[in-house]
Order: sequence, then C-alpha cells, then structure tokens
Amino acid sequence: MPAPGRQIALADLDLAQFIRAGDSIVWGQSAAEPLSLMQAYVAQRHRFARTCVFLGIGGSATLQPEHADAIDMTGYAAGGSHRTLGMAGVLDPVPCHYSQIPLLIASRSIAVDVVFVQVSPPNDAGECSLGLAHDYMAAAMRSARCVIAEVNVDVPWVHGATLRLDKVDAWVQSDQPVVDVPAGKSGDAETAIARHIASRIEDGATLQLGIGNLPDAVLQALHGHRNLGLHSGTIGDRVADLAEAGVITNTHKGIDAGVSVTGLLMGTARTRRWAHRNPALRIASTDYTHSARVLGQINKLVAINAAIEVDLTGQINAEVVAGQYLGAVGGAMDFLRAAAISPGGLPIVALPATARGQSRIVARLSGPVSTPRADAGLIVTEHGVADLRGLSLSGRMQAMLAIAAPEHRDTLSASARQYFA
Ligand SMILES: CC(=O)SCCNC(=O)CCNC(=O)[C@H](O)C(C)(C)COP(=O)(O)OP(=O)(O)OC[C@H]1O[C@@H](n2cnc3c(N)ncnc32)[C@H](O)[C@@H]1OP(=O)(O)O
Repeated sequence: MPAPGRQIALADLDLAQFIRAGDSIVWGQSAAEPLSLMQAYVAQRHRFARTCVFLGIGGSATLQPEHADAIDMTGYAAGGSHRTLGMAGVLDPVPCHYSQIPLLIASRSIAVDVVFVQVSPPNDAGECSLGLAHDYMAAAMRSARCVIAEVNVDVPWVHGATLRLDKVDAWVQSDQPVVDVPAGKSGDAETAIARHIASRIEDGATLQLGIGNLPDAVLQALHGHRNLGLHSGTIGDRVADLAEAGVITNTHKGIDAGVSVTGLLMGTARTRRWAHRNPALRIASTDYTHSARVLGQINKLVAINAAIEVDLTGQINAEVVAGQYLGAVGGAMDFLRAAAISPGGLPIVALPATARGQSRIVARLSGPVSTPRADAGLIVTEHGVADLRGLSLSGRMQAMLAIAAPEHRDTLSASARQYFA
C-alpha cells in the first residue's frame, strides 16, 4: 500500500492497491458522495470482484443495477438515487434503526474495510472538515483498514468532525461539482399537511426532519414561528432559509444553545454557503444525533417523518411500495420515541392520503411494520390529524378513517369490520 497521506492524481488512481476481493466499502451519503472515487470504483470494479457495499441514501446515479455484476449491495436505505437499486431488486436491505448503525459497524456486524470520504480543503491548521456528512462516517473510518479521502473545494468547512490528510491512506483532489439535493416540491396535499402540522408546533419547539417532500413543505409553513431549534439526522435548503430568516435560534432547545445540530447536509449551493464556517451549525455523529440519551435532554422535540402507508391501528410501513424496497426503517423510530417522552414534544408521521389512486391509509399494510403502532403518535394527512396517543383500537380506527381520502373511507370501514371485528 502507498505511504499514508499520499496524494494521488485521479488519472493514476489504481484502487486495486487499496481494495481486496471480498472487501466491504462505505462512502458518504447523498450530497457527501465522493464522486470521483465512486466513478473510479465502479469503472475498476472487475479488478477486485467481488466486493460488497453498505449503502445509505444515494447522491448521484453512479452506482447502477448492472454493477451488481461485481458488487454485492446492502444498505440501510433505498433512498435518493439508490431507489433504482431497490426497485431493480439488487439491493439487499439491512433493516435497522439508524441509531444502531455505528454500533453495528464497530462490532463488525456490518463489516467496513474501505471508506471513501469526501472532505473540505484543509484549514490553516491542516484540518479538513467532514463537511456534508458526519453521521456514521466516523464509525466507519475507525473500523476500516483503509480510508481514501476526496478533497473538494465545493465542500463547506462545517464545525464538527475534522480529518487530517496525513492520517488517511491516500487522497485525491476533485474538481467535480458536489451533488446537489434540491428541496422537495409541494403539491396541494403537502401544503395542506404542512398547515396542519405547523398549527400544532409551538414557538420554542425543536425540530427533527425526516426524508422526502413533506418535511420541506412543513419548513416552508414555519416562517411565522419564533425561536425554533434544530436537531436532526439531515437538513437542507429549507432549514438554511429558516435559520437565515431568524426563525431557528436554538435558544430553547435544552442542549447545544444557539447551535443547530445535524448528521447530514442534503442541499444545494444555498445550504453549502450557509453552512460554511457557520458557528451556529454543527455536524455530529449518529451516536449523538440519534442517541436516546441526547434526545432525552431536548425540550419540545417535534419529530416529523414520512411514511409509505399507515394502517387503521397505526402500524407504519416506511420501506416497501408494491413489493419494491424504496425507503428505510431509518431514524424515524429513534426520534418518534424521543418526541413522545419529550415535554411538549410531538411524534408526527405525515403522508398524503393517496398515491397512484391508492389509499395510503390501509386496513392491512402491504409491506413491513417499520414503526409499530405502540410508537405511533400523530398521523397527519391533508384531511387532518389523527392523534393516536392513548386511543384504543376502535378509537384509532375512527381517527384514522377520518384522515383517509373520503373516496376510500367506505371500503376501508368495511375492511376494518372484517379484520378487526
Ligand atoms: C438520516 C436520517 O435522518 S434518518 C430519519 C428519517 N428517515 C426515515 O424516516 C427513513 C424512512 N423514510 C423514508 O425513507 C422516506 O421518508 C419515505 C420512503 C417513507 C417517503 O419518501 P418520499 O420521497 O416522500 O416518498 P413518496 O411519498 O414520494 O413515495 C415514493 C414513491 O412511491 C409512491 N408511493 C408511496 N406510497 C405508495 C402507496 N402506498 N401505494 C402506491 N404508491 C406509493 C409515490 O407515489 C412515489 O412514486 P413517484 O416517485 O413515482 O411519485
């Protein structure tokens, strides 16, 4: 292996110097994807076949289903660009709570041999910032035999974890634009859902935001609020908007006074500009962002996560649509549980009442239970809010029917009698 810390020109990058057959590889998720290293890995994959990857949310379309000819693909999610892998059936998902991933990596229940990490250029002290993703990258780097860094001038220097280039096995300089993740688009349903949720959120609450269009719609509805806090697994442009508008101040959070905390930044240049050297923002590891011990110290924690479908008793599927894996267990339950016991907190799962003409409020789930009904709190559709906390099964069914799309209620009600009589 080359001497530690050596810079390698991309044209000379021979990954067979670092990767062995059978290795398991991890890289930064979403906007933190080190594009040049990924492209080299995919192009050279037959030289060290077979290797295995543990995937997070996809950033670029570099990894494609046909690359399963040399790569075994596992991961905790089929989000972002990795949806195509889930839909093609080449991704073998690992159902686990997001909070568990660092522990699973440390114990090698999830093996990590090689890490590709994208970092900012070094500061005057020679420290690069992990920039757009801390999450489980620190755990992965601790466990790996080999770490290769990709330095990109586009990556902001974000307070939190740092990495010195003399500590990695090799590094490359990339001039490719960082992956952009634009904010989600809101239709009528998302806008109505966002209004319902915003009306329940009190000033001074601390927000956690899940993945998909809905969290972004909610953020847009919060511009009239004051002194909100932010502690989340991921954030993007809409959080940057609220922070710069002075709505997010983190003054009432209970921990990390004045500082927004996240594991990932999934945004565009707008987020990267806001994040760069911003003392009011910190990226943190999953051990911190999703830890029950940490979340238990947050006041008025409002967890806002999306779902594929919810049954009439509150069981939540966030993983599978029509037999295809396109979601995750993710951090939803970590945050829902914490929000349920946070004084003034709200455990929220939101979803449009229909998709492709089908009701997403269902009598029986068509996929797995990602979050059990005992952990369901407020379920929100464009038709209203079903607060399931403390409700009996029959009470839950009534509340859930009231937020289903009106055209599906009779059928659902008949099925409910059949299944739950
Ligand atoms: C890093 C961290 O912070 S972890 C914390 C948060 N993480 C989690 O909660 C993990 C689990 N959650 C997720 O993965 C996502 O939030 C999801 C999958 C539940 C929702 O993601 P979204 O992108 O909002 O999904 P969306 O509602 O658009 O559905 C995806 C597609 O399936 C379709 N679909 C969804 N539900 C159904 C359904 N019940 N029947 C038929 N089709 C459906 C939608 O129409 C859409 O299709 P399209 O892309 O052709 O329009």
